[in-house]
Order: sequence, then structure tokens, then C-alpha cells
Amino acid sequence: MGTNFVINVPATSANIGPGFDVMGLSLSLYLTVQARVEPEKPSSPTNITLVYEGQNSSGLSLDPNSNLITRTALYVLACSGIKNFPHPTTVLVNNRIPLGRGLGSSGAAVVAGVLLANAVASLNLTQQRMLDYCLMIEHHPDNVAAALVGGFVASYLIDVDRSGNIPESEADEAEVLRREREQKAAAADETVKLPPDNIGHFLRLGCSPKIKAITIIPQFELATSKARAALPGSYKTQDVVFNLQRLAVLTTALGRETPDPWLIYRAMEDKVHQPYRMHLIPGLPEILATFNPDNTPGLLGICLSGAGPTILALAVSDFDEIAAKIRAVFDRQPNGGIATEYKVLDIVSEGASCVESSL
Ligand SMILES: Nc1ncnc2c1ncn2[C@@H]1O[C@H](COP(=O)(O)OP(=O)(O)O)[C@@H](O)[C@H]1O
Ligand SMILES: N[C@@H](CCOP(=O)(O)O)C(=O)O
Repeated sequence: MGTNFVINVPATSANIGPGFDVMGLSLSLYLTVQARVEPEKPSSPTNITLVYEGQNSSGLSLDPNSNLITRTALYVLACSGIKNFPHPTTVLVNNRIPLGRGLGSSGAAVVAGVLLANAVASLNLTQQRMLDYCLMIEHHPDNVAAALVGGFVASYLIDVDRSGNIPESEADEAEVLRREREQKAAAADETVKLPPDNIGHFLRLGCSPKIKAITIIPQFELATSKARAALPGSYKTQDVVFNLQRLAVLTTALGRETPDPWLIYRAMEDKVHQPYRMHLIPGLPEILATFNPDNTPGLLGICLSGAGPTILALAVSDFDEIAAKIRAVFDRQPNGGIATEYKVLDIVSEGASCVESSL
């Protein structure tokens, strides 16, 4: 009898204004990866048959060595000395997260890949170790931390160049065995670069259940790499201080039982990434300058979701009306406007999951 794993990973909205590469919210929109593992002996070089169903899959590679989900899984396996999937496996992907829109599709794919490897090879990785693997592929922690653990999440990376592994005494027996296994595998295969231990750290913050995430999603893709390339190499002190002040307030403001609209609105302003990405998202300057809690009932704050082009509006009521106002700005853009869709999403407290059953 074979085994079936169903992996669910939430979409994420990263940054939330001032928290560039720091903050993430996990959202009620999912990437689902089903792995059907047959008991037979290996059948192909990687043992993977990759199938996409539904939307958000056009242009994605079905080659297991290129596809982000299976490439990540193969990397995690290689770090444990396992060259390919242990048994013939059909990987069935249903992706409801639009690609290249700033809703963490790549982060979700990476998290799914790590959970997939963990499941098919029974690696028993801890959540912390899974995060290490995710960070070797997706180098900023905001999306992957929120997708992995769920909720409103703050995260940081250790300075890998200056930090070694955590002392053995802090790791339990299973962790020590896991390290030994990975280190042995890496020594045997010099092409595999193991993640250092504990590179990412996170904290789940409070978020009022009254808050919903309105996402206005333009019908064009913006690769995160392109939006990151638009950022400057250095910043003015006053711009960094501007963000730090707001970020400190935002970490607590969203968790209050009755959210304070103007406190949150101001705390979601940013001078570190949005100003440099304006030219990539027509309509963004007008959207950020126009809508506020006084003229838009229910609105708490508004910002670019991740690297864009999606707009994230946090709100406690009037969700459809808020979305309509923002969409109208995209409609008015030159040359026929920019088509959008919108989704009113919950901020979900549960992160990525993997459920096993018999086939
Ligand atoms: N479900 C998926 N399966 C395979 N690759 C994916 C999947 N989701 C995202 N990707 C990869 O990530 C890219 C989008 O990543 P990115 O530019 O960071 O945008 P996003 O803001 O959506 O994360 C896609 O073009 C694709 O290469
Ligand atoms: N902090 C990153 C977040 C990217 O998120 P994505 O959802 O657009 O992949 C950035 O702003 O570059």
C-alpha cells in the first residue's frame, strides 16, 4: 500500500509597510501539494512525476530539477545524502497563489518543497531546521517564516558570516543525530551546501481577529528579483529612523483588541522600499496618497504587498467598498487602465501543514 501526503502552505504578504524583509502575514489562500508515494522500487532518475492542476501554473517547469518545489525537495534530500525521491512519487500541485504578484508564491513553493522532502524521506526535521532550508533558497525570511509558522510574524537572520553553529549542548539528541547525518552526507557530496543551523529566528505577534486583508491584485507580474534590483544600496539615516519608529509601533498596534485606524495607518508608512518601487506599479503613488481612515471607512492601513504589484489594505469593515476604490485607481491608469481582481482574505494563524494518509 502506498502513502499519500497533503501539504498546504498559505500565501503571505510581506513587509506590511515599514517591515522590509522583516514582517509577514499568512493569508487564507493556499498552495496545495499532494504527494502519492508508491511502494515500488525506483523508476526514473528522480522518481518524480510532476503534475499541475488548476490555475497559476502557466510557464512553470515540469522538470523536477528546475521546478522550484521539487528542486527544493531534492536539495533537502541531497543534504541528507539521498540522491532522489526514495519511491516513485506523483507530485500533484494545485496553486491558488497568483505568481509574481507579491503574495509569496515563491516562498510558499519553497516551504512546500521542504515539507515534501521531510515527508517522503521521513527526515523528522524540526520547524527551525525547515526554516534554515527555506532560507538557503529564499534569502529573505519574511515570506517563508510567515508561511511556515502562520499568523503575523516578525523575523530576522543571523549574520551567517560571523556566526557558527549553535553549541551541541543546546541541541537535543535527535538534532545531534540529524546534524551528524547531514554533515556526513555533505562530506560525501561536495556539491551540497548545508544550511548553517538556526539562521532564521521568528516571533509570532498578536493580530486582532477583526482585521482582514484586502488584496487588490493587478493582472501583471512583477518578479521579486526585479523589484529588489530597484532598491538603493544605502539609505539616509532619517529614512531608516522613520521606518524603525513605525515598525516598533506596528508590531503591537495590529494586536490590540480594537485596532486604532490612524495609529496603524501611520505605522504602515514606509521610506525604505515603496518609494523606489513606485515606477514599477502604476497607480501606487496615488493609492498611497489618497486613501486614509478619514475618507475610507473601515480602512486601517495600506501598503504594497511584498515586492508588489498587489496592494494590501488592512481593514475591519467595508471590504468590498475599499477594494472598489483602489481598483478604480488602477482602472484609470493610461492606455486603457490596469485590470485587477481582488480577494478579501483572513489572516490565518496556522502555517504550513502536512497530513499523511494511506493510498
Ligand atoms: N507553485 C509553484 N511551483 C513552482 N514554481 C513556483 C510556484 N510558485 C512560484 N514559483 C516560482 O516563483 C516565481 C515567482 O516568484 P517571485 O518573483 O518571488 O514572486 P512572488 O511574489 O509571487 O513570490 C515564479 O515565476 C516561479 O518561478
Ligand atoms: N521583503 C521582500 C518580500 C518579497 O515578497 P514577494 O511576495 O513579493 O515575493 C521584498 O520586498 O523584496
